[in-house]
Formats: sequence, C-alpha cells, structure tokens
Amino acid sequence: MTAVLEISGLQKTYRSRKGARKALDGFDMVVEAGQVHGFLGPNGSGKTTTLRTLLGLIKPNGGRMTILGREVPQHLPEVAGLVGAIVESPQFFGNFTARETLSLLADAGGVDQRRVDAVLEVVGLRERAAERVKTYSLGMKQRLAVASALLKEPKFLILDEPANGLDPGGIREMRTLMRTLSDSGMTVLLSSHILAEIQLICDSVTIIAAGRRVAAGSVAEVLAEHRSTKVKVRLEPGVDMFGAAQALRAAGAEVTLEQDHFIVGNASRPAQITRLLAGHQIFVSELTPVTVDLESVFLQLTGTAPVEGANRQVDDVAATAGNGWGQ
Ligand SMILES: Nc1ncnc2c1ncn2[C@@H]1O[C@H](COP(=O)(O)OP(=O)(O)OP(=O)(O)O)[C@@H](O)[C@H]1O
Repeated sequence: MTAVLEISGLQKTYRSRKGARKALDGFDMVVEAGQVHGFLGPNGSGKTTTLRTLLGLIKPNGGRMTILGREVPQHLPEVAGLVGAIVESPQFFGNFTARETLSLLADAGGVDQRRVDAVLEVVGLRERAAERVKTYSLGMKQRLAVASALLKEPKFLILDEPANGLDPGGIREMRTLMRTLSDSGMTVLLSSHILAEIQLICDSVTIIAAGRRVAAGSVAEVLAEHRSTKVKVRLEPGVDMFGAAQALRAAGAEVTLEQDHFIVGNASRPAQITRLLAGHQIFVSELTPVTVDLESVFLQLTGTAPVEGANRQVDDVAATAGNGWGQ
C-alpha cells in the first residue's frame, strides 16, 4: 500500500505572553491509500493543530509531512488541488440555496459547474438543493460542507469532526457517505470523538494523546493489541463470592464484585483464577473474557477514563492500569 499521508516527528509549541504550550511533541501518523482513517484523541490532544499544520495554516517547529508523496508545506500548492478539507465548520450564507452556494464556490475555485450537481447527488442533497441554507438542519449543513470539499474531486479528504452535533440517524448517513467516498477510491482522514462510529466506519486509526501517537494500525490490530485482561467470573450458586474475591485480592488481583458475578481486572492469565480458587475448594462455573471496544482502548491509552469523585481537568492524564498479577 502507498501512503497518502505521512507525518513524522511533528512538533508545535504555541507561545504567548502566558508562556509556551507544547501541542505536538514528535507526532507520527501514516494514512494508506484508499482507507478511511480515524484520528482520535481527547480534547486538547493536538488533533486540530495537526490538521491545521498539514494544511499550511500553522507553522510547525519541527518534523516532516508528506501528502501524496510531496513534502508539505513546501509543495502544498502542487497537491492543494487534490486535497479537500473541512477543518473548521464553514460558514455559508443563509439566504443562498445549496446549489447557489456550491455554484459560487465552483466559480471561485475554477471548477466545472457540472460538478455542482454531481456533488449534490453524492451527499444526498439533490432534492433539497433549491432550498435556502438557513432552513437546513445541522446534518444537511454538514453534508453541504462535505459537498463543498468534494467539488475539486479530491483524492484525499480531511474532515474534522464531521459527525459533531448529528443525531444517530445523521451519524449513520454520514457513515454511509464516508463509505461511498472510500469505495470510489478516495482516502478519507476523519477526526472524531464518537468512538463507536470510528469503530464502524474506519479501516485504520491513529490515537493521539498529549501531542504524541499512542496507538496506530487497523482497528482490528489496535483492538487486538489492547485485548482486555478483564474476565467475568461466576461461581456455582450459593458459593461464597466474598471469600473467593478475598483469596484473589490477596494474590494481587483487582476484583470488582457485581450482583451475581465478579470481574477480575488484571487477569492476563485467566487459568490463574481457576487454579487459585480450586486451591480454596471454590469452583468456577463461568469464566468469560470481557470484550474490548475502541472506546475502552481510547480511555486506557489516553488516560482519560473518568475517576470517581473527581472532575478531570483537560490536561490531566491518569496513570494507566498495570500489567497482571501473580506472574
Ligand atoms: N492558538 C493557540 N495558542 C495557544 N495554545 C493553543 C492554540 N491552539 C491550540 N492550543 C493548545 O494546544 C493544545 C492542542 O490543541 P488542539 O486544538 O490541537 O487540540 P484538539 O485535539 O483538536 O482538541 P479538541 O478535541 O478539544 O478540539 C491545547 O492544549 C490547546 O489549548
């Protein structure tokens, strides 16, 4: 596979009278051709800074970036025509219709007017194209924004939070649209906080935390690498669950009691549980791995899982869980 986007060692420090803030600290990312690639990170982790730097809107302090094999920002003018991007919500004139809006943008960008109908069709606004934008729902405005980015027939589409503010139906439509674009051969990079969506839409992901890459690869790879070490344990009815929990805790296990079962949080070798409990004449009737999803991987890697009784501050990164017990 060829890379449409390659970023290595990207650095950005914002300086103001209040001091310096390192937004990107040697960040790396690779997006392969034809993929829908999810760009994930908690608030303030550096996603927008990365996308704005990529588009030449911010000057980095170090690192390398290439788009479609060309080094940017030096060669941005050569590839700009092949890149469509929505990094900040575009503002449209409310009194213009979608067709007028796109027609104006096509003229301004030297794009053939025939593209207007083509992109209206792709984003599903054909039937509503003669209505004023101010009467549009948020989802329709998002579609119009995507349509505007598609006018130039880009090979690479960059979307910052395209599903932001959409209802579940709108999110699903956006998902279908992303797939349609990818099936037509386009490479799509999208940042999002909606992890369940990313898991469904994206082929691959990059997770950023505090300006550095903390995970990357296909969704399946990232999930496999961070396989849950949690297991659900159920005992025969009537067996002393508290005694079992105590025995496991004494051996270093993290045990959370639930109503009719308990969860061992750091069970990298589940056989230890059965062996240890059997040693106490306690027998297990169910031992099931707790499945991991992108959201739990994200919370684990970025240290942003909620902490009971605390209001996590934007830059707080909690310590991540340790490795196993009794090894
Ligand atoms: N113009 C600026 N001046 C100073 N600091 C900035 C500026 N822009 C961003 N930052 C800081 O850089 C860090 C990264 O911000 P960035 O907007 O890239 O994060 P993000 O991942 O896009 O966050 P979100 O998901 O909340 O949009 C944050 O700590 C932010 O406060």
